[in-house]
Amino acid sequence: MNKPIIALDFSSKEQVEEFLALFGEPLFVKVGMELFYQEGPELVRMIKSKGHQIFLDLKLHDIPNTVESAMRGLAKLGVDLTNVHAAGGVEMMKAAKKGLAGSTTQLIAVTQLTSTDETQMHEDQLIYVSLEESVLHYAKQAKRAGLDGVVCSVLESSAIARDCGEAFLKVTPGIRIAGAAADDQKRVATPKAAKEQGSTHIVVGRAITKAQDPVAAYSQIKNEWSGR
Ligand SMILES: O=C(O)c1cc(=O)[nH]c(=O)n1[C@@H]1O[C@H](COP(=O)(O)O)[C@@H](O)[C@H]1O
Repeated sequence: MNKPIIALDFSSKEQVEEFLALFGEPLFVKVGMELFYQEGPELVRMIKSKGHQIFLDLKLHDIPNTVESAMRGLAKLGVDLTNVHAAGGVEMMKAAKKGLAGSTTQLIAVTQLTSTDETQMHEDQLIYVSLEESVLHYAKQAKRAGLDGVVCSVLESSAIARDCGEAFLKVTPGIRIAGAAADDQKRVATPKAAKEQGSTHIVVGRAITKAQDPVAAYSQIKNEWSGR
């Protein structure tokens, strides 16, 4: 069972160092736009030097040439996982994979953000199939492009496993302890549901980083996710 991926949604290196110091073990952490735009590649190198696994979440979405070149640069960081937006299309996803060639970095595609519900998708994107159909379409496109998996919600995990295979990564944010506030997330689930629905990874931010005791929260979520 993969470790829960902790979203380091902080804006400074100092905050990250303070947070990581609470944990006396190697973690799987996510560096997203907020942190990367403030602290850049150097912070990724620092976290990697501490022995943590890294998901570099920059959701690349641009023309194929730009995405390939950007991924070629990011490949040098030696992160474990990184992502693009599936909405960029198959050609862009193939270019991203090409940019990562020779690296051990796994590549996944964001399907529909977990902050999107079906009504918003219809209104904002003029996509008139069901949200699940849209997510499944993007997942199949990502598989066709040779990617390792997708970012989706727990609600779509089992359908993606059915259509794209158990080994296809299903990295699911929108994780909340039962009864906790969803905040801006629209498609949420507990760690237990994620396990039951076949997610391969869970991504957890505020449930841990905003907890009174982040280490205790991480331990509770890790136990629930691993079925202990
Ligand atoms: O790619 C992501 O990590 C991502 C995709 C998605 O659809 N939804 C989503 O919430 N995320 C990220 O997952 C984390 C979720 O944060 P919390 O809602 O605080 O657990 C944030 O860092 C988001 O940027």
